[in-house]
Amino acid sequence: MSTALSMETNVNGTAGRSGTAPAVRIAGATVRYGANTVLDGVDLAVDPGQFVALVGPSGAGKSTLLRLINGSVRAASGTVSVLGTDPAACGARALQALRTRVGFVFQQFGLVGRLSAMENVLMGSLGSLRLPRYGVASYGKALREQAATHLDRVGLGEQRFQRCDTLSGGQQQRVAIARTLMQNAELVLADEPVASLDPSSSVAVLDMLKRLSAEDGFTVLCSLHQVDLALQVSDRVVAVREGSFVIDRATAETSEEQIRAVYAQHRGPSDDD
Ligand SMILES: Nc1ncnc2c1ncn2[C@@H]1O[C@H](COP(=O)(O)OP(=O)(O)OP(=O)(O)O)[C@@H](O)[C@H]1O
Repeated sequence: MSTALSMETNVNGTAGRSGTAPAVRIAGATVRYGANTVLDGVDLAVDPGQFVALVGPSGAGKSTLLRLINGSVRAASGTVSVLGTDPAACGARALQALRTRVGFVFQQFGLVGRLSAMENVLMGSLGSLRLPRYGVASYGKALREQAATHLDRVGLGEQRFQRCDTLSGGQQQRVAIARTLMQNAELVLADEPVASLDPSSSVAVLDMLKRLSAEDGFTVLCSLHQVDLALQVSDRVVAVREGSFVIDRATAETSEEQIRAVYAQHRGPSDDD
């Protein structure tokens, strides 16, 4: 488990697992969907252990950036390195191997609703297992104990055998986070993870992700529309507007007004009507 990995302190004072090489390094990356340029020559270097909030209006390119890092879309130009690997240069097997090191947390949780919290968390270990598993009992005792520990860490020890589709939204998102712990992810990409949650659950989930990232040293890139929460949990804010990074700064040096201005300057589709 991750605590067994060596922890180092990087230049930003955050604890990282894999030394000082950036967890993510993007240089001059342009992504297009047909004729539409969605990311326009962006640069980003994220230190291991950093918690980066991605903010910006709808359609700015935040999800596309996460998909670029995940290897789901390719850059038309520029370079991308994720945990030292270029996803676009990977064959299917190498991409799969990279994805076992990268956890994804979605707005809609991405859990199997009819399965228990425990089994969903155990599925985080599938990338490192050779054979498929069916049911909690098909995982070894050590894995089951790890999964139980991770559920305890996200405060769901008592709900471990409850079907996920009977859990609240906040609880389901905590199961999804526990699954990334089980995966031992070095990098967690969270795409609007609290967009479906009420305000107090949103704070609880993000605080938990922040605490676990600090404890275990994994890096987080998290897109958010809640400016106050972005400022509360992140080490660094990257504001995206029309495919460019218009703010990229330490959170401590960023004000709510500066971020809100990014949203205010946005021209939505209706502006042309
Ligand atoms: N698969 C696709 N094919 C074509 N265009 C796409 C595709 N995915 C996204 N786009 C377009 O790329 C642009 C950026 O979308 P993206 O989802 O990255 O924005 P976002 O900042 O994450 O928005 P939101 O905050 O609403 O999730 C939008 O104009 C969108 O319509």
